Amino acid sequence: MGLRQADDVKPDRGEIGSEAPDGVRDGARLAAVRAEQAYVSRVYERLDTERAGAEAALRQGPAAGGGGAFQARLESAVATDEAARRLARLAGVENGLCFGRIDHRSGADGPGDTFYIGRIGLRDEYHEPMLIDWRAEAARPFYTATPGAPGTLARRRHLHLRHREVVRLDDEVFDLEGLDEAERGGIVGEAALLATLRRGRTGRMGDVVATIQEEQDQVIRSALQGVLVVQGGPGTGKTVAALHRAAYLLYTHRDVLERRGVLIVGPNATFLRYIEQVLPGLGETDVALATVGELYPGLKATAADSPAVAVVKGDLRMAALVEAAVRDRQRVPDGGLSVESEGMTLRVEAAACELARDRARALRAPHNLQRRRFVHDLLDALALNRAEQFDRLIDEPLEEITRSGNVPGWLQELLDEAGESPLLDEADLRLAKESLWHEPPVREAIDALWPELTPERLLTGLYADPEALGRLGEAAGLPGAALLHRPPGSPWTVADVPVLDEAAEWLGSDDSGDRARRRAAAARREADERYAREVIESTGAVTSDAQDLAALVAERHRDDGPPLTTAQRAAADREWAYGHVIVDEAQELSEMAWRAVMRRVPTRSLTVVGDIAQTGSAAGASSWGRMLDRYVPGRWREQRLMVNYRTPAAIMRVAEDVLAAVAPGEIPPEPVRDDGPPPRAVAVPVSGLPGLVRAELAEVAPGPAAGRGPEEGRLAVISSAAWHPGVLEALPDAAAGATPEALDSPVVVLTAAEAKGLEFDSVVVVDPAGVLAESPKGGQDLYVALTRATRRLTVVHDGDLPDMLARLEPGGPGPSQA
Ligand SMILES: Nc1ncnc2c1ncn2[C@@H]1O[C@H](COP(=O)(O)OP(=O)(O)OP(=O)(O)O)[C@@H](O)[C@H]1O
Repeated sequence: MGLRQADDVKPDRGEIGSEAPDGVRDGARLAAVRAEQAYVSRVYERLDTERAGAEAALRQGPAAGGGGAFQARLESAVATDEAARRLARLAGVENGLCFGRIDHRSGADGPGDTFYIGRIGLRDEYHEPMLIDWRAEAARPFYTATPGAPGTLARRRHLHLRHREVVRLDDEVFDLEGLDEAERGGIVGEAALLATLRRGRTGRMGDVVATIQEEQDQVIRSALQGVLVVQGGPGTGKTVAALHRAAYLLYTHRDVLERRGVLIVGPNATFLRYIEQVLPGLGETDVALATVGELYPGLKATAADSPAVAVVKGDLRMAALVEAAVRDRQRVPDGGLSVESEGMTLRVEAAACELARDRARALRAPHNLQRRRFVHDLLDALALNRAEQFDRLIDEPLEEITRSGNVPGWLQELLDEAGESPLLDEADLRLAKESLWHEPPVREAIDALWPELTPERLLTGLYADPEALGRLGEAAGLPGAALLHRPPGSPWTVADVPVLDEAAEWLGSDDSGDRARRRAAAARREADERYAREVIESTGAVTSDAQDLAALVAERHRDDGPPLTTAQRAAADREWAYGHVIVDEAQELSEMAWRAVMRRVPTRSLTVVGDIAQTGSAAGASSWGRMLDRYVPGRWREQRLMVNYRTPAAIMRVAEDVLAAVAPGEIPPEPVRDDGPPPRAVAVPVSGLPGLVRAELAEVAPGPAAGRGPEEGRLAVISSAAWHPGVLEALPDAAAGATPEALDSPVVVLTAAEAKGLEFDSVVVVDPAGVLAESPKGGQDLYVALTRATRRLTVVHDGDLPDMLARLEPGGPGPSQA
């Protein structure tokens, strides 16, 4: 691939020839750095001015005032809101604010344009662009120009800053005649790219905005609409590209996406913590992040099921089981309904109960809404039965009087009247139903037939009832439903969340009270909006924005609590429809999890990021089509990433052997890095781990004395479940498991599943044979574990090394040569 080392400033063809004497070159380099420093300082000054402006606007807050100043208040409220957003954006972009510059070729009509590229766009006091947002069309050549296809670019320059100081420049001059074929096909910005890749890991993913590669650029700027699958091997930058895509989409479709929100679904809380700083660094702060275990509001499920149970819960037929379980709670009593009420036994025949159930089911509504109809019908029947029984009570004495022939005139009149009118008129019926509904035995009897259910109650009851699981599992055609049996009160697992979500769909909630309140609020809001529009239109100002402004003001009126961001509002609302959803490590999602995700994005605007070769979950995907065709048959597009930016070539060769053995046919990505010592295998018992880990850590986290940042250098011990307790005991100071804090520790002990998506300078894989044997899909977990390393890999084993790892160098417990 012909990678070059990071050079300091390379002379621009037009400035100085390559054969210029050193002194002249140094002088030119210094002058170039000084010139760039002057520009960068101005850009930072501008950033400070903008921050001060936004802060002042925010401190001032929306202007108060009477109704007459409505428009002013309206505009002021909008300005305050914008100031808050702008400030949040400006706060995140301090580091590396300006990282690039492009010079277009000069033409007949003068010199070509020069643009500086940065994390956000900035204009000077005369409104002239100073810094172009990396997502703007004008910035695109910075990412796409190659020596073979430079477009109109004469030069691309990377600016490396430390705080606000320019410390180095990397230039690429696009001189077609002077470049050979091999270099033409190479990746862009190689010097800057390699410098970035060699940095020690800090436990947090950083953005790569200065070194985005062309294949990644295509992912980032792909259209918002439809489903884009980004398939790529380990370390190909899928995650990082997906995050830049989120920032790009928010920039290009801000109107839609700021209102509807963007959701990023990741595999676990550690992973979300790992990536959480990337978007703020790109100027985007309002994106919702969630694991599958958090998709159901109010729950943060982290517990895992055994693979066998996870497979059943993830099976699409689980939806049929939930439906059957809901219907099973809509019952008709054998022999009809009998309820004690005020000394009377009220009866509704089985046929009438059945009719009530069928009428309720005929409504196209979820269970809890259908229940309203069922309750009404049964109360009708009970009220009628009570009236009939009362009627019969007085029938006998009346018949006797009639038979005697001495019916008084007033009684005859009453009897005639009653004969023509129904037993209960509308008002009687309403009163009778109301009084019945307040009798506990009546309510209990109806609740037993058609209870109001929450998803939690439904599933707790179902899982605790082996008979129902067997019967309903069979009806749903779901083998293994019996495995779901567990006692009430067990913790909710991640695989339960899509099932709860499914149940919520079937159950719905009887939110008639809420809906009435919402209707009233909507009416108030509409009136507000109408008024706002009239005011703005009558004054002739900002007519085009009138509706937006009015909507914003109305939104403010809506609730009294603190104003929530879109991401916060969306996360709290199970029925929220996002504008775009990004699913990372998407190969791990079960069929049921896909249903839950798809519900959140009815427009099917999704980015699906993953690697089928890394599927670890037994319920995960074996192909994208199998998961996606159900929702967008044949309509998803796939982009493949083929270059591995993480794992050095020597480590990758070992991983490739594993891949060939466990998933023949899957093509591994091509590594860009060729540094680091050869990976090795060490035969030591667990007691040897502390010494090995200490030595490895000294290699990757030598601290400031060795020119590394104090926070740089991370090591992970990835172990089989069988060895896990022993490893934890041997390394008491290490962080353990997939907790968000785990990444702050220099050493963390993880399982292969927990390590998914993460990376570390040094990786120690413990008990590879165990990892292989435990891997539910047949070995992919070992491939995942080996490919987490950015520099060093050590495999620790206690018995024979699996054949597929034969390429590892045998070594002692100390560090290998660096
Ligand atoms: N264009 C780039 N410039 C600099 N670094 C990059 C670039 N692309 C990827 N990287 C780095 O490569 C590493 C791997 O990226 P990332 O985690 O996004 O890969 P992935 O495809 O999601 O991997 P996996 O499937 O193994 O989780 C990260 O450190 C990332 O910052």
